[in-house]
Amino acid sequence: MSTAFEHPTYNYKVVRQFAIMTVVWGIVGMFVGVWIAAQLVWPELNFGLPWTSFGRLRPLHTNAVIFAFGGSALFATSYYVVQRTCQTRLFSDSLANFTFWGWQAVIVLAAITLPLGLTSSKEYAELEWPIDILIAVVWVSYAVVFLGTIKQRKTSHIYVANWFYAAFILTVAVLHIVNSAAVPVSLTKSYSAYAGAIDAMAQWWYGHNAVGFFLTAGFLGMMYYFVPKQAERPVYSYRLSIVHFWALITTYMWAGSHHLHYTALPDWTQSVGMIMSLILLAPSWGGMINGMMTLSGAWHKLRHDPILRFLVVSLSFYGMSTFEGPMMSIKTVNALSHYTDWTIGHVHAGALGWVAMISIGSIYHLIPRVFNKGQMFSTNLINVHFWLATVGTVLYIASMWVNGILQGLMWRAVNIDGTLMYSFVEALEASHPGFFVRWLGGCFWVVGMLIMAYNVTMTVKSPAAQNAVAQTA
Ligand code: HEM
Ligand code: HEM
Ligand SMILES: [Cu+2]
Repeated sequence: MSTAFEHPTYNYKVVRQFAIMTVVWGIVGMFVGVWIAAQLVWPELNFGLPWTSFGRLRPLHTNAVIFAFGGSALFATSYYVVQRTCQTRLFSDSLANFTFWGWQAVIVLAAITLPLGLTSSKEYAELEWPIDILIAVVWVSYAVVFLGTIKQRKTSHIYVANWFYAAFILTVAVLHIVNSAAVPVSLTKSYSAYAGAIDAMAQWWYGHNAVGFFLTAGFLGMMYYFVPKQAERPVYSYRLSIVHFWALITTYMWAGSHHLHYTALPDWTQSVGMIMSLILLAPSWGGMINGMMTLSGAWHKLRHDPILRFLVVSLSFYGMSTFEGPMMSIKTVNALSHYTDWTIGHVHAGALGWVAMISIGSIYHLIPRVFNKGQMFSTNLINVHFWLATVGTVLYIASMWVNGILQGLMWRAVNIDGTLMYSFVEALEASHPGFFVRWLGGCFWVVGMLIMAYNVTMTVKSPAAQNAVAQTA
């Protein structure tokens, strides 16, 4: 990019690349989400083809939004934050460049193999073993670049955002390598190294901590940098941030068995998962409050600043989903919610409300800075995007609450003689209006993302700012 801005000390190129791909993969992943949401309303949209069937597109959606969209946002912001808070350039430009192209290669391979039906069948770890090896190599390189940069920092302490990013990077390496252990039988087929209930436990130790570290710790890193920056206020309590960090990472690890209530897992392991989940409310809310209270004395800024709105509303959805999660982990509540759309609503309260919103706010903050522009092309369009995203999320989760409770109650309703009151299809028919509302909410989201793409394109094309270096220092 010839017009792109080179900061004299920092590597902004890789930040720009990942930031742009965040928008691109956001659109792709959410479009596939809207498509599968539409398939649940109008099943003909399967087109009768194996490659476009719900079962194959669903993992494409989850991989695209979590690893392509969320992953690119995490790479972009972590590389940006670590350089600025350590006041040093990335440890290695070529290794950073490798993480960009390597990660894009993983995403393209996922987009090819999943519709072909090649899958390990482990949720959120569907990719087959050759791609898993590539992921491991890219991820270890990421750890080297990130931790190497921290090691050569010019500041005396390590800013708390970097603690969260580092925990996310290290933990995901361990999770991925342990959970993906498999015996290959061909280039495209392998069997898990674990069997039976142990395999299930490994899978949900991984799946739950993917939520805790991929979808939470890294984004808390974003919170600790971008909320204070955008609000122009220091973090509410540095001490609380340290307590938050250690409490969160120690508790998260033990809660995974809440995904396996009433299964062949030993009963006591289910209870441990439930209790640890209830405890998890405290560090989650501690962190959320630390982010929110950073706005003390700056609340009025919300009136004019849609980027700050994105960041703050993401924190409220984070608080909401981390209240809901512990409730759903209570065995008797889970007996109702499990297998229903309630889980799907909970997922997207976290995924859309928290993960996507904080990423989008952070990307709007950093785009003008890494492209050397004064500000985003249009603040009004950011505001429009904010409202589309907020209304879209509310439509999504409200419809899934209604559907979830309705399904849970219909499935368990029995007649006096003990026979089931409703057939499965009757519960499915009753879910139809909710499916439609969820699809509508998804459309709001995709339109918002297209507006973001336009706004970002116009910003990148606009003339360079005059006081370039001064404003990025
Ligand atoms: C204190 C925090 C949280 C707790 C205790 C918690 C707890 C739970 C529980 C009990 C389930 C339902 C398990 C089932 O019945 O199958 C669940 C599902 C899920 N949660 Fe959370 N949750 C928390 C926060 C979050 C956040 C912030 C996100 C997203 C960013 C999230 C993403 C998910 C996902 C993706 C699933 C579905 C997993 C699957 O079955 O595929 N959770 N969570
Ligand atoms: C336009 C926005 C989106 C729409 C319309 C959408 C739609 C859907 C649909 C229809 C499903 C399948 C539900 C089912 O099987 O009943 C799903 C699953 C899922 N989506 Fe999304 N999604 C969107 C955005 C996102 C984002 C941004 C993320 C993550 C950052 C995400 C993460 C997930 C996950 C983890 C699951 C699997 C949940 C589970 O197994 O419990 N989605 N989504
Ligand atoms: Cu979990």
